[in-house]
Amino acid sequence: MGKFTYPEARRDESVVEDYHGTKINDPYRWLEDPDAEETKAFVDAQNEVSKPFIEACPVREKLLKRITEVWDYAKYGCPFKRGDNYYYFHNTGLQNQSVMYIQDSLDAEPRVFFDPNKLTTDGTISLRGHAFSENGAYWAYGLSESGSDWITMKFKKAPSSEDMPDTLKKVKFSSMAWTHDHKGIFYNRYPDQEGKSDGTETTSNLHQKLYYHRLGTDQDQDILVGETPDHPKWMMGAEVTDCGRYLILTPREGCDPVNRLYYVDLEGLKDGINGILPYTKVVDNFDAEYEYITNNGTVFTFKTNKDAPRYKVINIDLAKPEPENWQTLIDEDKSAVLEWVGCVNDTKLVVCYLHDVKSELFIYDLATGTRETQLPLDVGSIVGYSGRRKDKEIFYHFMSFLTPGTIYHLNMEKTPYEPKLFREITVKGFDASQFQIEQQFYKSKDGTKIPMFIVHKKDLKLDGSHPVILYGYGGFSISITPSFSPSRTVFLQHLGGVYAVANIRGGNEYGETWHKNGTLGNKQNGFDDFQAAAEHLIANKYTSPGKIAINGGSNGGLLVGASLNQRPDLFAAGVAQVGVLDMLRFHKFTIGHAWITDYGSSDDPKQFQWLVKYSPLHNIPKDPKGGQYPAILLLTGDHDDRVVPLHSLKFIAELQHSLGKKEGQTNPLLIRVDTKSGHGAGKPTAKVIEEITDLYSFLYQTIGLAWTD
Ligand SMILES: O=C([C@@H]1CCCN1C(=O)CCCN1C(=O)NC(c2ccccc2)(c2ccccc2)C1=O)N1CCCC1
Repeated sequence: MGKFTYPEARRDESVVEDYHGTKINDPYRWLEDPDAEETKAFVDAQNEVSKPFIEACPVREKLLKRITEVWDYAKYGCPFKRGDNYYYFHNTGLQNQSVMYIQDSLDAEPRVFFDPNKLTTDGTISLRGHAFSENGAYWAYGLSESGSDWITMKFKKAPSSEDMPDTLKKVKFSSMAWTHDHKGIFYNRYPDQEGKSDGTETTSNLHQKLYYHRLGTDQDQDILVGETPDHPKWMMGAEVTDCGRYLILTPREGCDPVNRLYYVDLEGLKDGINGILPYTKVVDNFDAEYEYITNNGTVFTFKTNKDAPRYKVINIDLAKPEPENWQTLIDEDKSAVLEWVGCVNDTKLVVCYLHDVKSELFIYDLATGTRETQLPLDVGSIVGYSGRRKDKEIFYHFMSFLTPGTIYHLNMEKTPYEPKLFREITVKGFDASQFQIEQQFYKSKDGTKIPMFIVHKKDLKLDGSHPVILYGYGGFSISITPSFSPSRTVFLQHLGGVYAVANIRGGNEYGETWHKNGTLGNKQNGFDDFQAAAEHLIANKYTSPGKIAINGGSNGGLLVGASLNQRPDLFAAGVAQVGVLDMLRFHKFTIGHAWITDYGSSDDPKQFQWLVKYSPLHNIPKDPKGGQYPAILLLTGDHDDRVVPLHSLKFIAELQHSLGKKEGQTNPLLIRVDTKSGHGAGKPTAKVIEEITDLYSFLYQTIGLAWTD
């Protein structure tokens, strides 16, 4: 690998921050202004280094062609009934955005209801959130531009799909809850702010408010129905109950699975919805999470983690809401995590558990909480579901590492329950029988047993010769469950790769305890788990230090940055996508303050001590063990307003400054900043394929991959 000449980036040594007595330099603070000419020049200069390297990959065209081929398969979502019609999302294969179809019946001719591809030539406007009115006559939907979290809410008539003039701006992280008179919708909006709000700004998102929009009126006539001026970080979830009588309000102040629980009796509003709503508080603390499932009159059913880190189902009667009157309907299962619950056919509950990172699906009786039956499932995940209380059928979407997707249809009126195969999603030329999945358990540094999935070609010789991509996330109660990725099959089939997913602490794989043990002062546990996964793969002869790459996005990008810093001897390369990399300042930008629940904040002296010890930007090793820093590629986008690009810009600048000129540093230290691109949600297929092709092109040259047809 030739040495690289990295762009010179001004270091402003005058920027020094005093954190509770500890002085920390921040010489690339100027990169925090995305609009500064100097920042734009830095980005262009960096792309001019990374693009040629990535394009120098001798098989990049082959990769692009093959990834495009395997990507080109028909994808479907679960059908869902609204009004008298069925709707479903479908992508013929390479469409930039999935299209929403409508059918008069399940076997009637589908017709397009909404095609976001029609809105742009490059597919960079995506659908983000939608909700039909109770009678199915109106459809509210959110449009995101260039992957930003900001959405513009629009409305259509259904089933005609005729556009309506109503347009709601400054909407973000919003509920979409219709009143059952179909006259209007509750939604969340941020106050107007100085400067842009197109997703390239870094302004903090505070003082989110709850509004009610009446169809046919202008947004400036919307009714402010809920605000929390004393709690600028709070975000107010809103949901109208199945019966239409109550509005359930669930304030949250971050990303922890905890919320307060308020409600409004909409039938008790003598003047209707005309101002701040008079809500009743049922739970007024952030001790636990309460997710509405359904209600019979004042008896409400919730999924909760109150005294149940693996979650359970309880009933709260609003007529006697004191905790001593709460009833447990489905008790916590010590061997599995209760993931979600849906009420269907008026009296049944569909309950999805995660058992050692595999989905299990059961039918329960709402009245008694008894388990009636388990629906047969292969080893894998439930990635989609549709079915409301008033529906008499459900659809559920199964997926696994080697199963592109299977949608089942179950008529709830017929017992014994017999799920029918509704749709089998297939990938031409993909033969699952050539590969195998193993779930292995290995011990982390502190002895904790960690699950890991390993996928590879059958009959793999365990001789330490295989390239590995080790993927992880480890935060925010997000479980990484088996899923199908067409591009991964290219790595397995044509690059002789082994793909591993480590279910490290911080996720929800084993409930809230697992989450907590990977956050705040325990965050290092997740990094230890991840590094132990690599050591397990090496010890068991799947691979060797020179052939193992790590990959993660968002909180997983932090995982990659911290792991490369801590164990440069263990990894040959790392790709950190839209990573959180400046742990001392993350909470100052856009929605970063919401992550304090997992990370803590440098504003707090104790929490600062946690953060400064692993913050990627602040822990780049001067003399990396193993002789040099692994090859690293940072990926981000100019409209990422979830994790703003400044994290990646500052980290690559510091890396190149600290290590880029060292004799022994022959591994590349690169960043690729995409345009019209955000945190990931809604990214057009063309951009997804380009990004994955670049990722593999980078790895091809840095962990010595070889192409076999
Ligand atoms: O993107 C992220 C993290 C991970 C999950 C969502 N997230 C977010 O940053 C989501 C930001 C907005 N948001 C909250 O702050 N609370 C959520 C929420 C979302 C998921 C889980 C728990 C709460 C909310 C608010 C009101 C009503 C309902 C939900 C929400 O959407 N990160 C980027 C890097 C570090 C974390």
